Amino acid sequence: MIKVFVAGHRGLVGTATTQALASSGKYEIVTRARAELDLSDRVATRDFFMSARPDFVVMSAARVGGILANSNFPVEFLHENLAIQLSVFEAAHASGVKRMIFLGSSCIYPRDCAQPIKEEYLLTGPLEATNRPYALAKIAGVEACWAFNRQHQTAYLAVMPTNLYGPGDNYHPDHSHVLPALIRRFHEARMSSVDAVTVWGTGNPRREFMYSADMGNAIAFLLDLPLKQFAKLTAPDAAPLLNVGLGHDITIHELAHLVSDTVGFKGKIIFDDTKPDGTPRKMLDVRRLHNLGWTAKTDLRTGLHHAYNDFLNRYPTSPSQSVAPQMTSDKRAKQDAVIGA
Ligand SMILES: NC(=O)C1=CN([C@@H]2O[C@H](COP(=O)(O)OP(=O)(O)OC[C@H]3O[C@@H](n4cnc5c(N)ncnc54)[C@H](OP(=O)(O)O)[C@@H]3O)[C@@H](O)[C@H]2O)C=CC1
Ligand SMILES: C[C@H]1O[C@H](OP(=O)(O)OP(=O)(O)OC[C@H]2O[C@@H](n3cnc4c(=O)[nH]c(N)nc43)[C@H](O)[C@@H]2O)[C@@H](O)[C@@H](O)C1=O
Repeated sequence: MIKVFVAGHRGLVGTATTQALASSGKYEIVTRARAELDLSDRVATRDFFMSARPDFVVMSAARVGGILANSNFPVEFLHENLAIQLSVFEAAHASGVKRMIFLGSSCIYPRDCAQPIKEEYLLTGPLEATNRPYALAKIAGVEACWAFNRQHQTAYLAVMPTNLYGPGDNYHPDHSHVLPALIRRFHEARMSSVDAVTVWGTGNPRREFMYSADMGNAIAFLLDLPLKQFAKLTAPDAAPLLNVGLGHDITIHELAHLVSDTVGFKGKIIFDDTKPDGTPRKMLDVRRLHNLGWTAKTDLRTGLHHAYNDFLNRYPTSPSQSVAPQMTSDKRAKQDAVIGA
């Protein structure tokens, strides 16, 4: 059995990745919750790696949030992500990890990038201001993969996922990403018979939304590639960068209507253009991934139904009960406390 450490296994991506890896039957999966191992602690992280000796690592532990969380907590988004990355890369190298998949984000690309965004567009223009600290930490992660591959002949691959959603998402009203935020807002409006829902920004930005199980399957597919193919992706001559997405996007306006339909909300949708739009568009060019033989399977309408069912299963639906942090997992409650929710 191959021993794989999934860092951040309780998160959106970590949960889906653990499920995908477990279903293949090839892996012994090692996990540590943040409460057991704070990956920003370099000594503790090194000790863990030296004793657990994983063959592979999926690096899906990070400080993550939507546009407002990124804007309000730039220090945490920069520092925590840099600190976790420093510890994990050093420890992975010291303990002889054979393959690592580091999760970046499509927001690493320039704000006004040509579309669809090819991997080689990295660092060709200024970043979007609302998430620049997070994007810079992620760019440092890409550079770390490349530097270790060049200097120490490691096989560290940086994948750049598009916007993700799915079971176990963060439904915080202010700090989550748009899709779970809208599921919650439209649901609460329907349950309390409110006749209008406000959506942030102009509704014009375009986003590409991928279901988390597809992301987990993409990671499992990549880890499972034959040695030669994985080595080619992490060869020192080019940045070891791979986009993971669908290659098509929709406007926030269209998303709002889709969520409203899914939830069964019948009222009006209002766009609040005093709130930031963020990047106008960030649709990934996924030809490199398709050429490797992997394509996402879940269309948005289907994924949205699964996500909404997950939301209903996790959270009380009575209008008298608010969908608030006390109903979230320990992790979310802790996260909410940290970010001042
Ligand atoms: N969600 C999205 O739309 C996108 C996500 N990504 C990237 O994918 C990766 C995973 O994101 P996602 O699953 O959504 O994030 P989540 O917030 O759902 O999960 C993050 C996980 O990281 C763990 N974690 C955070 N800080 C630490 C720490 N100091 N020590 C140990 N563990 C820690 C948390 O552990 P615990 O639960 O134990 O507290 C949590 O399980 C991230 O790198 C993110 O940047 C990229 C593009 C889009
Ligand atoms: C994955 C990605 O996620 C973030 O970037 P983002 O794509 O801008 O993410 P978002 O999901 O927060 O917003 C998308 C769009 O949707 C609009 N919007 C409307 N109404 C709500 C709303 O209620 N909540 C939120 N969050 N957004 C809303 C919002 O104004 C924006 O135009 C970064 O963390 C980035 O670093 C990153 O990696």
